[in-house]
Amino acid sequence: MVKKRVHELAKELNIESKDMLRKLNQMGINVKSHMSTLEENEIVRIRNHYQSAGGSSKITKSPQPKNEKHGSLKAAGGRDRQDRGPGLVDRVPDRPPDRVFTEKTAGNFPSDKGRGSESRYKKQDDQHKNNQPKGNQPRGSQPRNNQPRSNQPRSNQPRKENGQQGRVPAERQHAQAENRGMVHKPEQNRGQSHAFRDRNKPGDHNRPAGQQRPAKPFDRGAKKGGHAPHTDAGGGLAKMAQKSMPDQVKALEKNKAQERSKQVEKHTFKGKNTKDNRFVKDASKKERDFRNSPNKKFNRGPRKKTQPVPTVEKKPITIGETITVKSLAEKMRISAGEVIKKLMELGTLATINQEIDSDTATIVANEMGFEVQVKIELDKEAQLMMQEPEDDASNLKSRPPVVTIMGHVDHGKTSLLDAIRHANVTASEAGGITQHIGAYQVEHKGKKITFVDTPGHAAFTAMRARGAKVTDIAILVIAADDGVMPQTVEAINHARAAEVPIIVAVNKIDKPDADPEKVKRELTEYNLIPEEWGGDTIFVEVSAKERQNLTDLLEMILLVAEIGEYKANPSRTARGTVIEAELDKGRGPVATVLVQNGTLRVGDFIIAGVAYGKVRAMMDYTGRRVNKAGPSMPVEVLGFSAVPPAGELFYTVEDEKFGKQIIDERANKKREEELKLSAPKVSLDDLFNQIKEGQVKELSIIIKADVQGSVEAVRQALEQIGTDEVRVNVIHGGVGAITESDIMLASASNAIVIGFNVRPDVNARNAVETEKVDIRLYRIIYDAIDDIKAAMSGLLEPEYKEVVLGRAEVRKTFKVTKVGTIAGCYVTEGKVTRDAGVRVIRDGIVIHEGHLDSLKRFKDDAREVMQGYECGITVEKFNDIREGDQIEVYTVEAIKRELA
Ligand SMILES: Nc1nc2c(ncn2[C@@H]2O[C@H](COP(=O)(O)OP(=O)(O)OP(=O)(O)O)[C@@H](O)[C@H]2O)c(=O)[nH]1
Repeated sequence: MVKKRVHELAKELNIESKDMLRKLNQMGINVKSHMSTLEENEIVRIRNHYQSAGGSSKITKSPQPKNEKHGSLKAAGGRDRQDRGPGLVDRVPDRPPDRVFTEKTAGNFPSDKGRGSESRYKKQDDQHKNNQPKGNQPRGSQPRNNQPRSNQPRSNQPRKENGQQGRVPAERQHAQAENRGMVHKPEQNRGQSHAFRDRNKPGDHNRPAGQQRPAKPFDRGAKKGGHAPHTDAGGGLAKMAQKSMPDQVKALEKNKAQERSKQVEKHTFKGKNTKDNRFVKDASKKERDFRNSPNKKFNRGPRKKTQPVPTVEKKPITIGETITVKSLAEKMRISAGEVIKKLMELGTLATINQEIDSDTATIVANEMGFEVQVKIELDKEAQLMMQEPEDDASNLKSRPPVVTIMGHVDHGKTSLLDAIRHANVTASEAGGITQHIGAYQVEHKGKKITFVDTPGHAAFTAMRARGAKVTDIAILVIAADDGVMPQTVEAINHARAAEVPIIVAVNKIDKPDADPEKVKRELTEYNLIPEEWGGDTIFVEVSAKERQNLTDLLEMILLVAEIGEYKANPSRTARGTVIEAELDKGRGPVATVLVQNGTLRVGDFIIAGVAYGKVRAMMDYTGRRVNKAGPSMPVEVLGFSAVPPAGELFYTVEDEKFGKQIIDERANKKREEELKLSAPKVSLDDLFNQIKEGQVKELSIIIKADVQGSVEAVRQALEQIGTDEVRVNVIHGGVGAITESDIMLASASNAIVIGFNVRPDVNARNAVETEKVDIRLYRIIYDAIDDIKAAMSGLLEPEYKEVVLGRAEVRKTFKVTKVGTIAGCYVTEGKVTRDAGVRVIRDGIVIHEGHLDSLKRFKDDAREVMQGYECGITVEKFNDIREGDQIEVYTVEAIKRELA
């Protein structure tokens, strides 16, 4: 009998790998993951176990004792508390955005469930933190078993669902949701996670007790109480929603303040017939009775009778966050002149069409006897976010993983994609014509996998720059005859930045000079260590050309997906990301979209960026017309009004009018942004101002050079010049020309690119134009370091220093009507310049400080007069100038602070 890997044996026995792992651990067989090798005697033991238990299906079905369930939860992650080596589970990505958690009813769980899940994920988190390179030497465990794998066909019996699947520890869910800023918590905690809800919560510290719950729109989500969080397949949503929040919160505060003042007023001006007044009357009656009572102990004598203050009924008006003087006057039905007058009394000068803020308007209106209600209209985008349905955990269904293939040029990305697609097409859709739509699906063992087939690293950069995250798993293709190359490193950095698990496909193993072991050794430097060396990275050796081990690769993808538990809610309105789009002569704008949540249907009203439209028709990747597309399904959509940019998030909206309003609002915002966008992103020239505005204290840099030595030298030098105030973060370094991918990474990460003896290629140059990324090219490393130092000095507050430019002596004065006193001077030192500041010094005492008014040489105006020359000077707002006075000319300069 031969040795086997856990997943092979699991396959043979027709049980889930994770169940097998659990059982092995229970049996004391020490295995780390599904890739671990089992010895012959162990195989016999486990076979006997399953046979004696009456067949695999029974085993997987059999009820488990409580602690076993607990164990299986751990095993689902591939690790037990005691036996926790590096394993696949540690690569499992952060829970995909569209996954949510809702506590299952207590009856379904053993009592220690919570603790079990907590410990499992806590461990994972710890392991993530500790997942540092363990040295370049492969860790010595068993060498890889090169014996052929078992080809035993897998039983066709359907796999038993693991009862634990779908259970997700709350702590992890919450932590991840919080990280993405899309927190929705189980009912009892819900309010605490959301700025709006926080404020709306009864008993909230921010609202006085008894105050009304303001601003309905914010309650939307909360009303659907008990629902699980809505999914966040595109991280941008959360950001958008968060962006719009502070204003709304301010508005609420404003309303609350008004409510408060209203309450105060109600008590101050007590109306005749109001309840409050009755209460006051009663109170004063009681007070009188008390004073007149025989018990005079506390009676301090007759008091002045308080006269009830007449009620001033204020007429209500409603305004927005700002209002023009004219509109305010119209609302109060008085002339604009009166409003302007009132504003002037309050010290504000405003014209009839000028906008004033709601605070000023409130004061004016109150003065004029009006009660102001400020109503802040939620912008349409915020309303759209509010309308996003929340997904109940019970509606979440598994969805296919979305995979992107990355790697160095010519390492076989396209060949691998084609091989997978072709194999699949011929297998399942004989005769079907595949067409390129930027993404496609394959089916393996009844499970679908979506491949995003975008050139370069667009799936990670262009999309990430727009806040979209489409990829669940990255396949890193490396040619076995070539090894790790610059773009391989780039791909690793991209995948890591996007926080997705990496599966390494060592390609071209058919070649005679293929050396997969070398690839593995090289990758250890980048902390991608194969499982057989004690690491947690899946390596699959493939040949795209010979179509070797492609099914192994697909299986590994499914395995990672199984552990990643990617889910979405197919029974809701669709949203997702535009993968590609173009203008087709015959069909108009055609967009390939990836549905990330919900189901997209023909006839849906869809919006993406500033493009909108009714879905006229949809085609899948084979070109077949489809009426609907569920989660993770890529489809070509016809019906858009314009070509939406790749990476744009799309939504379906039920109300067409509302959809168009959003588009209008976006178009306006886009125009405004375009005006602002003439400035580059981070730029060395303007680094100080940019960082001051954005409160950023980190300078991200991408280094490209002709040789690796330069990259390292610059990286080290730059990382040393950071200070407490400014940190330098080299996010990527590589050898070769500056590519489009570098620019996109810089754009997505707001970094600058510096190059040594390299130039940007054509695509990079074009990308620089559109992405507004700052590129700096140098021949000498020291120049770069000096430049960066200088720019970073700008990050530090400048100091101001006075610089004396020169001195002049007043030799004669002339009085000229309408001009004043002209001082005939002789420049004794330096120079006198026209725009400088001056001091008039008499007997060593400064008698005036101000500015030069005019500077003349004979009758002509002069910009500057040098030492040894005569000139005529008048000083602004100063005529008491006399013969013998000294005029000191100075300027104030900002001195940039240098880094130590
Ligand atoms: N022998 C062998 N050749 C392969 C294999 N896979 C790809 N190739 C060859 O390698 C070359 C590059 O393959 P591509 O698929 O174009 O590589 P790529 O990474 O997509 O290249 P770019 O799109 O230029 O980045 C082609 O000539 C392929 O035929 C393989 O498994 N074995």
